[in-house]
Amino acid sequence: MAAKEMNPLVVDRPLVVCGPSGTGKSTLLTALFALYPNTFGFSVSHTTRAPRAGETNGKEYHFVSKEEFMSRVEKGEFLEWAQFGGNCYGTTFAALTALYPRRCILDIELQGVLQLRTKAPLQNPPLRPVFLFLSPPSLPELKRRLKGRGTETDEGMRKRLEAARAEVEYAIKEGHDLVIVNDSVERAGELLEKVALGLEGWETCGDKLPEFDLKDLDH
Ligand SMILES: Nc1ncnc2c1ncn2[C@@H]1O[C@H](COP(=O)(O)OP(=O)(O)OP(=O)(O)O)[C@@H](O)[C@H]1O
Repeated sequence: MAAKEMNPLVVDRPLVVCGPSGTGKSTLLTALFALYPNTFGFSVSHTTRAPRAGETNGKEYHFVSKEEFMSRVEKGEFLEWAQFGGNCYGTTFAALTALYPRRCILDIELQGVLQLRTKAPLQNPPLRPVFLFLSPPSLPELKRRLKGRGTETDEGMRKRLEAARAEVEYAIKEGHDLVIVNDSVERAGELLEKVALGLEGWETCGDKLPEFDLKDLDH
């Protein structure tokens, strides 16, 4: 496939890719980044956890103390942050701006999406993210993919399916700017390419959200 040009009107609009674990976000984004190596970027997050062997400050993460992290939180620097396993993780607005002229792609969970929705319009100038829901074709298929990946313990599966329920409920009730159903990697990948580059018609090229029966997520 020939590489296409990014629409300059969307470069400063972060593309927020959300959707349940196992939908195929990493699969599709890895393929997109391979096709367009210098066009997109993931922002570097801040964390209070200690660097692991081989990690470099400013590359995988900005490693900061708990004091510094909380002082940045108080100054309103984070577009989203959360605590996992005793450590804090978050994305600053500055980390997004630093990517320019690459378009920022954010792969974040529902809590982050909610924070970003509230905070983005209050920035000066206002930030205008595009919220994209990457949807599984069905919930039984989502379960199959998670199981098939073979990375989860029983407890991990339970947690992911619980989080998936919240993601899907939000998509049904509140909705996102766009939906892409990851049925085939090729078809979904082409749609993602169109949205990510902001090609003509990107705003209306999305799929309809499939009908879901949330009982299918019971473990
Ligand atoms: N269109 C597809 N058809 C069939 N299988 C797929 C498709 N897309 C992805 N998969 C498979 O589904 C599994 C989950 O995909 P992936 O790891 O990309 O999900 P993810 O949304 O990034 O999950 P997480 O949020 O947990 O990182 C993988 O084993 C992947 O190979």
